[in-house]
Amino acid sequence: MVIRTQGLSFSFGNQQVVKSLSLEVPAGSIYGFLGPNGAGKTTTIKMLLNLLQASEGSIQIFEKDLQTNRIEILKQIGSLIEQPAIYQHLTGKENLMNRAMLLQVSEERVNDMLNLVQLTSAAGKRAGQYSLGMKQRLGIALALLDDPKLLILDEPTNGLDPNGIIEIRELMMRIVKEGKTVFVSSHLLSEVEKMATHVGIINHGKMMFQGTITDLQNISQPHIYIETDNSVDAANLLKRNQIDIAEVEANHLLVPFLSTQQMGTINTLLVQNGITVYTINKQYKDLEKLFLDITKSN
Ligand SMILES: Nc1ncnc2c1ncn2[C@@H]1O[C@H](COP(=O)(O)OP(=O)(O)OP(=O)(O)O)[C@@H](O)[C@H]1O
Repeated sequence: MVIRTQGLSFSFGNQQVVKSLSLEVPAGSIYGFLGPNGAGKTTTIKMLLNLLQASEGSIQIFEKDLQTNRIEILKQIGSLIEQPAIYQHLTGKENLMNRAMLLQVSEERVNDMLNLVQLTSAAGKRAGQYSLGMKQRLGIALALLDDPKLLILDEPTNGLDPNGIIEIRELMMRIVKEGKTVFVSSHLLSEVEKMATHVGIINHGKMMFQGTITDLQNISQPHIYIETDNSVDAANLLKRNQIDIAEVEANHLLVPFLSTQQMGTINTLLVQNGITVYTINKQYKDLEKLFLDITKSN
């Protein structure tokens, strides 16, 4: 395991915000650390980066105790929490060169990182003029300069537009292909499901679920949401074709999602039988519904 915590707890005054958390983050994973706002994600991340001292419990990173191997461990972690520390009046490349000099990293590495985060063509532009997504990617490039084995990102897609979100997601996948481990927090289930290999879900500081993305999908299947001119006829038609129906309402029906192919088959089937399809899409459960599923399955 790249990260393993046992009984990790933290209190602000008498408010316990992290409760006996046991994280297990395997090497080479994209670990999605999921929880609603205020669940304790940032506090946990700060403990992993030794910015806060745990009230109780232990943290092992790279199979070593964080408290007794602090410097050695932290040297191999790149992180981005809250806003990236960027000089707005310097260009993207100058920001990286500045840090590269401190770390004694070559210009070649700077160029490679610009390439990895797809900022090569904007390298000469002032960082102050970058979009939020570009700033986040520059922040990630800064975190990667020293070639860390583990990258910890706190809500890197917060506030980004859909395009920016996709760029960050694709970037994480490229980073993992380079043999690194990525620990990334989010409050959006749909976001985590698209990129993570492993998931830990917390609520009120407590671990609700931890496992692979497949384990999670087994508990919480997404649905296909279908709006047609006649829900009842549509549902009957699908049932006659051995397709399960999860819910029928006057204006829509829900079918458990199996695959994108199945979605296409359903669409064709409905249209060919004279039913007008207004909407058909994959719908993820929100965190609240997922918590209910998890509680039921426990
Ligand atoms: N410095 C602080 N002093 C007192 N309470 C704090 C402090 N920082 C955070 N908290 C409280 O601790 C709890 C957990 O906060 P934390 O920031 O870890 O949650 P989070 O899951 O990261 O949420 P968000 O996504 O909103 O940042 C919240 O109830 C928050 O109000």
